[in-house]
Amino acid sequence: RKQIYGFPNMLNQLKYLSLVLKYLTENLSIFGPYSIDVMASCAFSLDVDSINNPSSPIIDHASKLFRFPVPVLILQGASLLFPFLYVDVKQLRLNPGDVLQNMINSQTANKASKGKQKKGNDSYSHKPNHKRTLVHSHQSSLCISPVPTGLTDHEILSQAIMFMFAGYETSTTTLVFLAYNLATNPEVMKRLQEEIDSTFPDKGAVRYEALMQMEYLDCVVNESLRLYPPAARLDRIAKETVKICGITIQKDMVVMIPVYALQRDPELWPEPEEFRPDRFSKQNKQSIKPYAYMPFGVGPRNCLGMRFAQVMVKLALVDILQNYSFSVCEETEIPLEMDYKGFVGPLNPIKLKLETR
Ligand code: HEM
Repeated sequence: RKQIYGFPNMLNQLKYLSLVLKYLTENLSIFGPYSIDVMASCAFSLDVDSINNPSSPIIDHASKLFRFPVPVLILQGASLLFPFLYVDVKQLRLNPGDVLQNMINSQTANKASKGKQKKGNDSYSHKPNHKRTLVHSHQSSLCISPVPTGLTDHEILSQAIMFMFAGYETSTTTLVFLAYNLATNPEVMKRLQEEIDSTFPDKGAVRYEALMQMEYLDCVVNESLRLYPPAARLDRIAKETVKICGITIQKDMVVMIPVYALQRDPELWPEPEEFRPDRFSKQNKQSIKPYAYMPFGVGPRNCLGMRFAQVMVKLALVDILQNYSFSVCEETEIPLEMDYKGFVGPLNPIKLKLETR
């Protein structure tokens, strides 16, 4: 994760190039703020409330975390074809600390101005009783040594930034596609709403234990991630030379795993283009072939935030569907035109109708 700052190899650079371009071009207007709020709150203990404060400077600062000088990006991308263009950006100071400093400053300024206006109501500030936040620790350059992790401030900050980076857009696109799949499959949405209503009667508060035991909800989320896995492919570097099915993979060779294609392969998934959550029902999921379904990756380097993401996505979905239903409208694009750069996402913003129940 330290490598984040230094672009240690070309593969990482390419990942960054595509992620950053995608970030800059995408319109994540509804679910984006929710994900920003969750990630900023959990990684940095920042109470951003970007849904109600769309012009918050924190959003601007946070987005800068993922922006790098354009000429550097172009050179890094082009160096794949023209290696002489390769720039060792390890030497460049891409310092997210400055951005975070701004985030803290605007947070503090906001808190002060809000405090003057409205004493006691602290809706846009650090939660007063929180433990020392990661960012504050970084800001004051205190070593977080009481925690016997052996991590430096820099490493801890890198982790927090990585969570923000890895968790924001993936969770957002997951929610976007879930909404689209439900709007285009109203019978699935109806069944899901029945499960929600029976689990949390009278639009009751959503509880973690019950949420995580909702079987149909789990099937719906899994099926949506099958059709639209945010990471279209995974990559690994071979640790040693191996021969698999007659193909020799040399040591150090980069191997790409085409998750998107595998999850829509008709040999693995009958009628793969159809949204059928029952594929993941208790009885059916036993027959899913290993490695046919990998939206969170596999092995020791699979998604670190998988369970966190599942809670975040399920919670948002249940909360919305308790009160609203999604449906298509004239402007809904069916079928969707996909943008295959970077994370899997729609080329154009998805437009749906939201009706109160
Ligand atoms: C639905 C949302 C998400 C999806 C679909 C997703 C998917 C993935 C995938 C495919 C990988 C690569 C795994 C591999 O190579 O085997 C990954 C890595 C990672 N994810 Fe997620 N992710 C999501 C949300 C999150 C969240 C919310 C966080 C943080 C809280 C997070 C943190 C990470 C980290 C730190 C890694 C790198 C793990 C490593 O290299 O050891 N992800 N994620």
